[in-house]
Amino acid sequence: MSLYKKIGFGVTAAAIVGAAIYGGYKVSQHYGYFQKKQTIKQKIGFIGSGMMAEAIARGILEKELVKPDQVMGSDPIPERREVFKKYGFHATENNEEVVEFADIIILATKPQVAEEMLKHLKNKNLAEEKIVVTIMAGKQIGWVKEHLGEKSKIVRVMPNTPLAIGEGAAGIVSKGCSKEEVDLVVSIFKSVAVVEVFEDESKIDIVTGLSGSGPAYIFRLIEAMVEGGVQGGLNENDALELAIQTVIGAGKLAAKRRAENISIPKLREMVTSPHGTTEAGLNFLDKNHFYETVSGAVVKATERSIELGKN
Ligand SMILES: NC(=O)C1=CN([C@@H]2O[C@H](COP(=O)(O)OP(=O)(O)OC[C@H]3O[C@@H](n4cnc5c(N)ncnc54)[C@H](O)[C@@H]3O)[C@@H](O)[C@H]2O)C=CC1
Ligand SMILES: O=C(O)[C@@H]1CCC=N1
Repeated sequence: MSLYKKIGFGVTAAAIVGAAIYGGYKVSQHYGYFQKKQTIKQKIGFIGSGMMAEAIARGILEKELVKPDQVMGSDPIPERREVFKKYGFHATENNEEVVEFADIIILATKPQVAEEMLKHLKNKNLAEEKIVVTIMAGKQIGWVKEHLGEKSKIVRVMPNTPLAIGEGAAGIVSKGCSKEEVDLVVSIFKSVAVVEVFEDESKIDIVTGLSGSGPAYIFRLIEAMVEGGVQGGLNENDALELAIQTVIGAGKLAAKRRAENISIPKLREMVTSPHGTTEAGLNFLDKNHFYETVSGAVVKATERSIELGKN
């Protein structure tokens, strides 16, 4: 190939890529072809602008699914409204303003204040075409419908905070929505999370105990690994850096190898040399019931979700 052709081809390819990116297309990192960047036209409103609302709003903003002015959050706490404003979102004290503004209303207060919050929403501009997404732990769709009316369209989602960086995990069930409406909500969460859709609502309590609360178990694990490293003589910063990367690396390896049908126990075995260091560590974990402790934590959190639904 002549030098001219090489340069010419390079320039043309660069121009196409540039134009595609400018036009809203991006090169898929995974597959190397052009993908249309997903956007939605609907407005999203959060009732309660706390940690999880921020994680969702930030996640979908960073994925460019929405523009900042498509999002509004309400909260009685001025600092929380300031946080929302910092991203360019609308922020208000008034829940009714969110209901009026949004096509999709995300109920993101604590379950303990849900009754009070819903009492005030009842019959307040909640037009039938609006979709209500509840992320409140434990609170069932039927219970939300008792407050908002039988005709209300409710989707129950259990997300987790890594949604904020597009690495979330979420479970979804719905009642009273068309397929298009459910697909819309699923696509919003799929832009920032792995999503499992269920028929049986009781599965959401288990999702809550596993992936909803799960990031906190992993953070506790990191804390404990750092403590072990510091006890051995590492400085805290180095121990933290190594512990975090170990969790990231192990998680990514598990995901990649799963796609190749290599099981998690097999990956564990691949680290564990006979009579080596890992075996010594794992024996200590087993002797101290690590496996039962972690699976038990998922069960306890699931039970708490069920309990929150009863109050
Ligand atoms: N934090 C998490 O990792 C996850 C939380 N969830 C669910 O998300 C919901 C929110 O949890 P967080 O964000 O952690 O709590 P949070 O306490 O950070 O946020 C709740 C916000 O609601 C506001 N609020 C209280 N009463 C209100 C009212 N009447 N109207 C409007 N706003 C009101 C509070 O001021 C607070 O800022 C909970 O129901 C929780 O079960 C679900 C999955 C994960
Ligand atoms: O701790 C909680 O109740 C919420 C639900 C899942 C994660 N955080």
